Amino acid sequence: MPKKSKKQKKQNEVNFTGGDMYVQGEISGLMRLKDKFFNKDTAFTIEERQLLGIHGLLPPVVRTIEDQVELCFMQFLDIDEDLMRYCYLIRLAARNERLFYKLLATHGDKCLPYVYTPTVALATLHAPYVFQFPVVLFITIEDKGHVYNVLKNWPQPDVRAICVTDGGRILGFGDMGLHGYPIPKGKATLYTALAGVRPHYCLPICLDVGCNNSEVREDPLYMGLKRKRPARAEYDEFVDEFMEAVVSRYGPNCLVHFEDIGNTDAFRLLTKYRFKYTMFNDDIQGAGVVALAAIASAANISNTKLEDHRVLFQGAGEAALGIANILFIALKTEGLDDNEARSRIWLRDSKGLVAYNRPQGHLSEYKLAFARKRAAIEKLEDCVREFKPTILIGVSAQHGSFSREVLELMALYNKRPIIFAMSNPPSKAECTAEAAFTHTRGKCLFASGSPSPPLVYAGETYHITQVNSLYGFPGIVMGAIACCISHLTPGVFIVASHTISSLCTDDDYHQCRLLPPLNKLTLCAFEIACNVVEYAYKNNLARRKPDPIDIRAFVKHQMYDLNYEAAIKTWLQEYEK
Ligand SMILES: O=C([O-])CC(=O)C(=O)O
Ligand SMILES: [Mg+2]
Repeated sequence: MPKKSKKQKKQNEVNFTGGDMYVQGEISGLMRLKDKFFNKDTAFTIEERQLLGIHGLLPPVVRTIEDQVELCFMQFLDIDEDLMRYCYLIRLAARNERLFYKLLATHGDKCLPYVYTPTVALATLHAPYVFQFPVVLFITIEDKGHVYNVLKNWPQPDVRAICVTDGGRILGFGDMGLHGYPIPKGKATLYTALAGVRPHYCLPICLDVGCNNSEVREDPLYMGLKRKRPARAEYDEFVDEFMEAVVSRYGPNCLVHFEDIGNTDAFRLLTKYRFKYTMFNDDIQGAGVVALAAIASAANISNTKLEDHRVLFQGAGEAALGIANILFIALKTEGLDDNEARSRIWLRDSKGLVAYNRPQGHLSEYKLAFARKRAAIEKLEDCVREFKPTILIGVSAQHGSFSREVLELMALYNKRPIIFAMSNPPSKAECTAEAAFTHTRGKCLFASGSPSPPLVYAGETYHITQVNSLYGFPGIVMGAIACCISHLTPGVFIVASHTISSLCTDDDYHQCRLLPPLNKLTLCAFEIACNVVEYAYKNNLARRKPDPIDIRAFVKHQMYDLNYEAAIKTWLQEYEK
């Protein structure tokens, strides 16, 4: 925003505040109608319309934001196709941002699955079709050398949280290249919808470094660079330049959330950056936070301790290792030594049990940490027979890999087998809720990665827990940016995980819910944010000084205001700077 002299500012002011009217500043009426940040649609009062010169451009009706929300909700419900519901919502967000977030705040249970999992998966499959300007910043490998200049083109100057993907491993689909861009958009929307992060602080970014999936890349409608991914050295140089440009443009407190990056790149970047920048990887650390909370609940329901459990992972990628690592820390906190803690964790990847001496040879250092000193076992069924896990976690994107035999074995060895089929979208899930309940004869404590309706089995209704990082990352991001955290240490993720499980009630346990119900997601985000802030100040990780006296008020004060009038107030604060 250009700086104005005091005198100029005075001249430009049309300051008329009477009743609920709030018309101030030099922004023209038409500009307010066209700008998602200021637009109130039919909520502009007649007086405002006259003062702003937009009288006649709207029908004479004046609605409250609550009435507008209900109207939008009716329109939304009238749409039959999932992808069209997604399009409706992103168009509303582009036209009237506050109304969009108010709709999500009012009807989150119905609307969130259409801006996030599972519908966001459809959006990536139809990326050219749903593309809308400007929702995501695209930085390509051809911008190498001037990444900072591209970053500068983003219209909002005060970015505090970036969600970035390179499209390398989009959900369970693998490499989608630039067509993965709806993912960071969806995640950033949840920062605001669930945790109240102000939308102009959020920047979703897609790094386009090419795509190794020829089917995606050669599609005539493909929107990204038609090239393969570069060699590691060039990729790393590009991402290093990106991180440096973020710090130059937005300062060291700007949080970078990595999302759906290819497996080896994700681990390498996390190891390299975690103590250098304010960053985290949601597929690794975020998945760990939420899965650990659900495991803690399952242990509670079955009257056991964490150390009584044996966990077998189907899949040894980002989520598996993220969960295994946080579980390892939690087990050690319960008093187990390294070997005892590791002995409770088995991983199975596409080649079989992760074991030192298996013939397929090389294991990444991240898998090696959990490799077993024993003979290789190939089939999942045989791993279950051998290890007799109490918990089976599916993070492999191998649809149907929790076969009838696997599920029956789990029921044979356990009074309450704990089964998480976490892969997304549902077409990639290891099993359905119905299969899990049927083949364990209703004994299982089950969770999926996407939202599922309640299941009726043998006359009983069961709520299906959604073990998805949406319980964790919005609050972590809010807490981190509220106190300007320097680094996200393992303790931050443990605090977030404990916060989630502490919000489960006896009633939830009674209904076999392993996480709080979805209508408590905003509460969850707020409590996580407060606890992360508290932890950061206690552990000398917070850069914002002085320490707040009242942490809850401190966080609340920084949250997005869903009232229209707040748009003008925020604008004036910026203007006065
Ligand atoms: O987006 C989701 O629902 C969970 C997630 O991060 C993934 O599957 O990569
Ligand atoms: Mg992800």
